[in-house]
Amino acid sequence: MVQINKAKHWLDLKKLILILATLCVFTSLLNALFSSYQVQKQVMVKDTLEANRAYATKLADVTDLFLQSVLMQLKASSETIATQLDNPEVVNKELSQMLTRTHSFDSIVLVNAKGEIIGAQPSSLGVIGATLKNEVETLPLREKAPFIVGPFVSPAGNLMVSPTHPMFDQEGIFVGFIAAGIYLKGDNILGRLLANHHHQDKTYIYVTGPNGKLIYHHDDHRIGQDVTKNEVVESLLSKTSGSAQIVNTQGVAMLAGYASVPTSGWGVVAQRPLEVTMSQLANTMRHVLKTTIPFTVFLLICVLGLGTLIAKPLWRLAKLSEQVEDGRNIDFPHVSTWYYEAAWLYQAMHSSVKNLGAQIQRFDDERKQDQLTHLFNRRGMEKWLETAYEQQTPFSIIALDIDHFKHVNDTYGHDVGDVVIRKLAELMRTNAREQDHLCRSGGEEFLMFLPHVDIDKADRIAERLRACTAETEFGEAGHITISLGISHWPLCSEDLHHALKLADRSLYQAKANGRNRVEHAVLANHNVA
Ligand SMILES: Nc1nc2c(ncn2[C@@H]2O[C@H](COP(=O)(O)OP(=O)(O)OP(=O)(O)O)[C@@H](O)[C@H]2O)c(=O)[nH]1
Repeated sequence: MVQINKAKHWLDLKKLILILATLCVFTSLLNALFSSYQVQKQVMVKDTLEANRAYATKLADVTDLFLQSVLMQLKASSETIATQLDNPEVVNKELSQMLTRTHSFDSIVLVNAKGEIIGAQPSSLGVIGATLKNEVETLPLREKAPFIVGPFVSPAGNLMVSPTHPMFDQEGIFVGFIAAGIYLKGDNILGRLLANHHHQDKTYIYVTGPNGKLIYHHDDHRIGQDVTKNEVVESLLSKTSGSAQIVNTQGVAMLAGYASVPTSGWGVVAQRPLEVTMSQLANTMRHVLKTTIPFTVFLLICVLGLGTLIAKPLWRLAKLSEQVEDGRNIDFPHVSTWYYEAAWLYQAMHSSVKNLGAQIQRFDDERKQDQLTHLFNRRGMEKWLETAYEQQTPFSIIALDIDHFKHVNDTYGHDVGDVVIRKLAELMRTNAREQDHLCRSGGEEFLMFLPHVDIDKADRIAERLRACTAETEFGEAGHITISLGISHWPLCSEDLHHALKLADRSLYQAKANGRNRVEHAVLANHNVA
């Protein structure tokens, strides 16, 4: 029989179901969370990029309109004062009115065709009489067209950008230009304009000039800084708009939307740290997890319940087969099998165990049986005596032995002797009742146990058997005789073995008294029925 090592098989079906169910449920949960995380991440990144692109476009439009309006104002003023440049009073009045009327810029200067500043407001600038020298400042003299200069540091020492408009006299000759100054540091018109469009969620904006330098940034210290290495600024320099996930010059991952300002060639960037979007996503995922947990627990309970339901019949069958393996007595109980495979297993086990039981019974019977006569052997006799003793069943004992059987064997041979033994067994059967227990206790010695038969009746039965034997023809051996000894348990002796011995002694007595006769032991106890 195959031995199963329990130590090696520490997993049983119940544990297996528990592990599998937990694995399945948690893998599904993780899978769902992971997929949901990926989808949410894509959606949030895409939405943020789109929102920032729209925001940057809106600010670029606002800035463009603002610059166009400044240029229009400059144009109007330039037409007024182009013919009166030699009249400082008119010039100063016009410049002063422009500055106070519009609030669209921080300073205004008038430059003649030689590059000399001939008028300036506020007068505190102290730049009248100065001549523009550097490349950037002198651009309008060469371009002779509406133009936005900068960023650059003005002769008064201010970092600024400057919308400019050329002036022509009545003959159309270029006579100079008028320039508005928009300061970039400290509180300035550009900052106020852009800050008005407040945006939430840690999104911030910055504006770059046509040369890739910062002209607006919420961190004042960074204004003027070169950010051309930024991927988005590179795109803006080529005047494109759009959105991108980038790493900025500070090494921070950003979701940026960008748009260019056509009038000035500036670029507006609205961006938000990727980390902020991700932390929102983490909050969303925590919420998803919270709402998923009760369902997951419910699912786990359902799967475990169903798993246990499936495992139960198999588990009980396994326990039953363990008992069969142990050789324990099995009263094969009913196992409720609610599905096809378990029902078949139960059926197969049930019939195997039944067959096994019948086989064991057969072997057991054979072990208790004498093969020549099919009477009980000594083992069978002992079993019967045990039961009778346990149940306190009184019985008579007849011990019998073939007379001079050696002679039969010696004369006719052993096989004829066997025939005689078998024939005598048959006679014993025909002279006994069904409940009597007949044994072949040795070679040609026999015992008959007659439950609830008193010694007198046993005497008569023994006598009948003796006479019947003496009259019977035993084939080749002819006629034989038997001697019989009788005792009773517990009437002759309460000791079972002693009662047996008394039957034996009576048999020897019969032999001694001439054979072919019946002798019985003396009753010792008359009170037992
Ligand atoms: N044929 C056959 N003979 C057996 C068997 N068992 C025992 N015997 C023989 O039975 C004979 C018994 O002989 P003994 O014990 O001397 O007794 P007996 O010749 O019957 O003489 P008494 O019992 O004194 O009348 C022996 O010859 C055994 O060989 C058996 O199974 N078959």
